[in-house]
Amino acid sequence: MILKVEGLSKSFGGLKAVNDARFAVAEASIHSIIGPNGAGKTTLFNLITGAIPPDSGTATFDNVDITRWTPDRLARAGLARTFQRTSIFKELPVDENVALAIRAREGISRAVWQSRGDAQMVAAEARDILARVGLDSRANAKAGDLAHGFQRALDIAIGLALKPRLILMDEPLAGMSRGDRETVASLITMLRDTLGLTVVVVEHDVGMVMRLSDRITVMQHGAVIADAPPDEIRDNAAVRSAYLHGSFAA
Ligand SMILES: Nc1ncnc2c1ncn2[C@@H]1O[C@H](COP(=O)(O)OP(=O)(O)OP(=O)(O)O)[C@@H](O)[C@H]1O
Repeated sequence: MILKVEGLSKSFGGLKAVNDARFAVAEASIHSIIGPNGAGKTTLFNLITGAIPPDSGTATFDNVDITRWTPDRLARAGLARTFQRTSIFKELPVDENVALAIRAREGISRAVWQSRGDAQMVAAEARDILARVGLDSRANAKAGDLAHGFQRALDIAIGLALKPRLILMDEPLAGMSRGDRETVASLITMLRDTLGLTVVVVEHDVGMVMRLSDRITVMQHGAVIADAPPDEIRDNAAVRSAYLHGSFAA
């Protein structure tokens, strides 16, 4: 198990936003976290990625206790995160967005990366990464001009520049057209199948989650109410009841 969450809890005032959450994520799998609005999914992500400290419990990545690590330290250890709002620089070309992330990873200062050899190395790696996510033909386009689905692909490319082993994605399909959702879903599958990455996704599109995921953790009122492969989740009475007033349409 590449990621283990054991008893993570976080309260805001009297509200237990995450309450004794436990689950484990298998290496090279797509693992989704779903649940109705306010179930605690984003807070759980924030706890795992060091954005906020837990009250109690632990998270381990590759058997190393990463509880309370900073996001920077986690990224260097191979755990990356993409956000619901893209983190791209819209005024810059697509390839330059990826090049910036590579330079950040390498800690290459401006003086050094201006040397010709380094610039070529970074450009070559950026091209490789863009080819992986299907953006090679758009390398010179202004990032802000890309269609929504391709902007998300660029976000993923920026994540890949950190050479992660695990990527946590916060609602990667939010606000997208059907076509864009398919583009991003294929990309997520490619990350697992071609690159052997582990992908943990928080996502509201339950139909897509059912299709994509190897395993699904369901949260309600801060607690994990089910943790199983999609087929079992579909038939789970507690999950159906949690979604009774929501949009469980799978
Ligand atoms: N910083 C905060 N201060 C106070 N309450 C918070 C804070 N962050 C989250 N909460 C509360 O904790 C609960 C869980 O919120 P969280 O955003 O984690 O749920 P979620 O499952 O991600 O919801 P959604 O699907 O709507 O994004 C909610 O009741 C929310 O209002």
